[in-house]
Amino acid sequence: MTTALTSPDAQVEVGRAPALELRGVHREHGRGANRVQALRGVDLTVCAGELVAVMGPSGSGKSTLLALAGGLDTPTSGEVLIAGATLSGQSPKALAALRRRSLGYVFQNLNLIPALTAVENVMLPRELDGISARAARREAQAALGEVGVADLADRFPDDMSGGQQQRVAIARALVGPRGLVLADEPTGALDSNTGEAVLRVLRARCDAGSAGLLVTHEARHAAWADRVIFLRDGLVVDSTGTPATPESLLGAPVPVPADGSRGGTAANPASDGPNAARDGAGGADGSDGFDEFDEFHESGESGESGGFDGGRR
Ligand SMILES: Nc1ncnc2c1ncn2[C@@H]1O[C@H](COP(=O)(O)OP(=O)(O)OP(=O)(O)O)[C@@H](O)[C@H]1O
Repeated sequence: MTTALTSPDAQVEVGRAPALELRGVHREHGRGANRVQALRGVDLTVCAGELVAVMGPSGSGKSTLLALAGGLDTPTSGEVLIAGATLSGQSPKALAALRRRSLGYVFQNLNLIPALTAVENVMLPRELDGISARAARREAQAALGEVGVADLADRFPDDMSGGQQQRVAIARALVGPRGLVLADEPTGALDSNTGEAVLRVLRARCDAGSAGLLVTHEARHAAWADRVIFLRDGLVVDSTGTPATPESLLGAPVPVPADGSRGGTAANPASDGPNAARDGAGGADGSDGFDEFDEFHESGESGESGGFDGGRR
């Protein structure tokens, strides 16, 4: 697969410079009895060339983390830096320019523009970057090819299936030299083969020098990442480049912030101890939130997937 996404034109200089930094990030929503501490002091650095997966039970703060990383939301306290530039205090215009220049974002809702064809949707960020329409079209066409929908370039979103629209949205996030790609469940509407193909594209993009942050519920998707961080109740409870096990995580105490707060609400209760996830405090969806770890554990024992770093290349 050789297209604009991995061509020298589209490459970001490979190195280990931090593309994204979160420093002591807290995010509270609501007030009084409705106050929710979605994130409670998260530190995270994602370097150029690195793909980091974020996992955790429903309500643990994954989407909040991604929105803050993309400058779509503002921390209650703490700092977010993209390519070394702090987002706090930037004017909306400067923030928009930084986002446009540096970021590709695959949203859970795809946000394709219905009045534009697939190729026009993908061209848009590059035209906003200021490159010629002809060059933008060439890159967009290549990006669509990379995710397997080159033949749909002239279709409008309403004339495509959900999975096809999702691939167009991914092409739009990856087109051009984005230093940081943020993806929130990017494979949700795709069959498993297409989902894997999309992750391969994301992986290739990171190998070419971009940084990636991928929210996923699926262990086999996280297996494409260099590193996985696991959130629970707004805290990073584990960060690993090797397969985690339920035992290793449940045996580790959940860090408590300096103010001693535990976060959560009645709807999203805070866990009360290392076994709380098994006791049912983990997910609003009724799951214990540790299915992912069971999968890791099984795949590590069977050796079939090769764990986090063995299953992808
Ligand atoms: N705008 C908001 N107003 C109030 N509470 C919010 C808001 N956004 C998120 N929350 C709360 O913050 C917590 C974290 O939510 P978030 O969506 O980040 O979790 P998540 O891990 O992405 O969940 P899911 O896997 O279900 O998408 C939840 O308790 C959620 O209800």
